[in-house]
Amino acid sequence: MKKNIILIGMPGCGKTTLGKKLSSELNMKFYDLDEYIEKREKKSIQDIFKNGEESFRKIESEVLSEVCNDKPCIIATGGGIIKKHENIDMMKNSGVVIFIDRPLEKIMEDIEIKNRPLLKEGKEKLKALYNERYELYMKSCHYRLENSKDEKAAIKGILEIVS
Ligand SMILES: Nc1ncnc2c1ncn2[C@@H]1O[C@H](COP(=O)(O)OP(=O)(O)O)[C@@H](O)[C@H]1O
Ligand SMILES: O=C(O)C1=C[C@@H](OP(=O)(O)O)[C@@H](O)[C@H](O)C1
Ligand SMILES: [Mg+2]
Repeated sequence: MKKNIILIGMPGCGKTTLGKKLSSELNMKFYDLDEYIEKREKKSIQDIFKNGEESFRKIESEVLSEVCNDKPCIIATGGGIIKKHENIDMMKNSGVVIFIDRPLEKIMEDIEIKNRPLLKEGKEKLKALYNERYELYMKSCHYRLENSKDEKAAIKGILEIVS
């Protein structure tokens, strides 16, 4: 059976945007983990975070397991998916994991912080998250895609990786 295509990377690197486009390009089922969580829990990500980050992380792992088993699909993860080793193993075993590496300056230009509880104090938090997580993203992926041009170039890059 064909493998899943799993996108990881910083908030604002383009996982959701590129995952959606890729799914119509490849005619494959698409899951955005955050959207899926909101539907399943009937709550916004912000409201789930109000019970603490750990309760969000628990739901996130459960949902990752559900969608990884629905092969083959495209999965846009949330930026913190690499914080649990069990998640990294699940992703690596069920598909091709691609780290969408977008320069921080570009992320800063576009990112909408209002639905991202971890950035509620401002975009500056992104720099610390980037430094904290970069090595984890590298360890968790099969491929790293430099996303420093437009969306079209990024889609082309992903298609080259998965073809
Ligand atoms: N090359 C690019 N790749 C992906 N997104 C881009 C690119 N250039 C601009 N954008 C914009 O950046 C934002 C990425 O946000 P989003 O897809 O929600 O990221 P994520 O799901 O990784 O947090 C969108 O507003 C998108 O239109
Ligand atoms: O980086 C993180 O820890 C998070 C990223 C978010 O997803 P995006 O990467 O789509 O912003 C969302 O899952 C949640 O707010 C936590
Ligand atoms: Mg997203």
